[in-house]
Formats: sequence, C-alpha cells, structure tokens
Amino acid sequence: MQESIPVITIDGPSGAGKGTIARLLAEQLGWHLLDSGAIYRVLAVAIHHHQLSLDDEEPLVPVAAHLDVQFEISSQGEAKVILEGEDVTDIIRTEEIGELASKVAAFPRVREALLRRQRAFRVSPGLIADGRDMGTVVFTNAQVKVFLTASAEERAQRRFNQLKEKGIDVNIGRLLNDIRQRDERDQNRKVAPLVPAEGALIIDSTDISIEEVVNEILIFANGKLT
Ligand SMILES: Nc1ncnc2c1ncn2[C@@H]1O[C@H](COP(=O)(O)OP(=O)(O)O)[C@@H](O)[C@H]1O
Ligand SMILES: Nc1ccn([C@@H]2O[C@H](COP(=O)(O)OP(=O)(O)O)[C@@H](O)[C@H]2O)c(=O)n1
Repeated sequence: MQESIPVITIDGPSGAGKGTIARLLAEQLGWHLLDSGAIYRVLAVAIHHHQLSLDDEEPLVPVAAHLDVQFEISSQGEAKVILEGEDVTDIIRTEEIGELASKVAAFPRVREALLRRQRAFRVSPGLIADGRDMGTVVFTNAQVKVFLTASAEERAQRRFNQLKEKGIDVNIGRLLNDIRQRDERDQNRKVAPLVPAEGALIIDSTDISIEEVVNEILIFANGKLT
C-alpha cells in the first residue's frame, strides 16, 4: 500500500537548505526525490507563457491540473525540467519566477489541483519530499517530518553566493527584502501556510554545516523508520 512507503518531509523557508539536504538524503538512502517548489515554479512559468492574470484564480486551476511537466535526467546526468516540451531548468530558478510561484501558491484550488501529482511521487523504496506543506498537508502520515530554517540574513547570503556562482549579479539588500516578503506571504496565506508539522524535528541551520544537518536527520529518522 502506498501509505506504508516511507517518506521524509523537509519543509521550511527559502534558502534554508531544503533542496540541498533533500538531494543528499535521497542519494544516501537511494530514495526518490520530490522538489515540490519546482512544480510551483513550473506552474508560474506556464501561467506566464499563457499570459494569465493573477487577479482571478478560476483560469489558473485547469493550467495546474493539466500541467505538462517532466522531470528528466539528461545523457550527461543533469536533472532537467521540461514544460510543454521546452527546457525550463534554468528559467524556473530565477528570483522573478520564485516570487511569481509564491503568489500562485496562495490560491487554494491551485494547490488542490497539484495534490495528486505530488502524492504520486510516493514510490518504493521511499521518498524525500521538500517544500512548504509536505508534512502538514501533502504527506500528513509521513513517518519522518523535518522543519529546516535559518535566519533571513543567512538565507539571503546563501542565495547571493548561489547566484554569484552562476554569474548572476544581484543586490544582497534586495534579496533579503524579497526573502522577507516571500516568508511573509508563505507564512500568512490562508491555505497550507508555512508552519512546522506536528512532531517535526526543527533544525535551525544558521550556524551548522550541511553535513551536520544531514546527520541530525538521519539519526532522527533511524529511530522512526525501524
Ligand atoms: N547548513 C548550511 N550551511 C551553509 N550553506 C548551506 C547550508 N545548507 C544549504 N546551504 C547552501 O545554501 C544554498 C541554498 O540552499 P537550497 O538547498 O537551495 O535551499 P532551499 O531549497 O531551502 O531554498 C545552497 O547554495 C546550499 O549549498
Ligand atoms: N510545497 C510547496 C512548495 C513551494 N511552494 C511555493 O513555491 C515557492 C517556490 O518554492 P521553492 O521551494 O522552489 O523556493 P525556494 O525555497 O527554493 O526559494 C515558495 O515561495 C512557495 O510559495 C509552496 O507553496 N508549497
């Protein structure tokens, strides 16, 4: 039964390290990976392509329900995201699309339309799912739940370094401002707000390394999965 397939959920704000930690855990455990934020980001691109306004939820729901997205691994071993046949791997990672995704994600029926697609990732031998509501809404019966956070300043700095590495020049003050606005929107929306799930292990990664975060989760998970 799908419900008995183990899931580790990792929720938290932007730049806390969710994607990085989820990838490392999936590699170590040999489990599948769900980057739910990528689905919201792809949806934001699709809405932009279809030139739909965010003033009205109604026309957005069918776009979410029929989102033609594929997560592929290229012949060079790189993860690729394909929307309606087009490679959107890089576009979805821009701050503009992150901002748009967070606005789109505030619509209840849009979120509802994406539920089944996300739950379908729960496949044997197990799943690491990262996002904002993985433990609170999508996988409420996950065996292991983690809430990963860090100070807004540290998260802005991490994002800044990440973008700089990609050769993208950004202003750190603006980045911090954007992060705070996105936190505010994600935490205060009516449906699936960003809050720690009941029983979640809360980790503040401001002053701890990626390896330490992974180890803390593995120790916590060990006791829950056996
Ligand atoms: N504990 C940590 N210490 C230092 N840097 C980290 C830590 N966790 C993640 N990072 C770095 O922060 C950046 C943002 O991480 P990412 O996984 O994209 O966050 P999220 O998915 O939560 O938005 C990445 O460059 C990552 O390497
Ligand atoms: N499970 C999820 C995942 C993302 N999202 C939304 O999608 C946006 C982008 O998600 P993301 O995880 O890619 O963002 P980052 O943490 O990488 O900045 C977030 O700001 C959320 O508003 C959501 O509402 N629920």
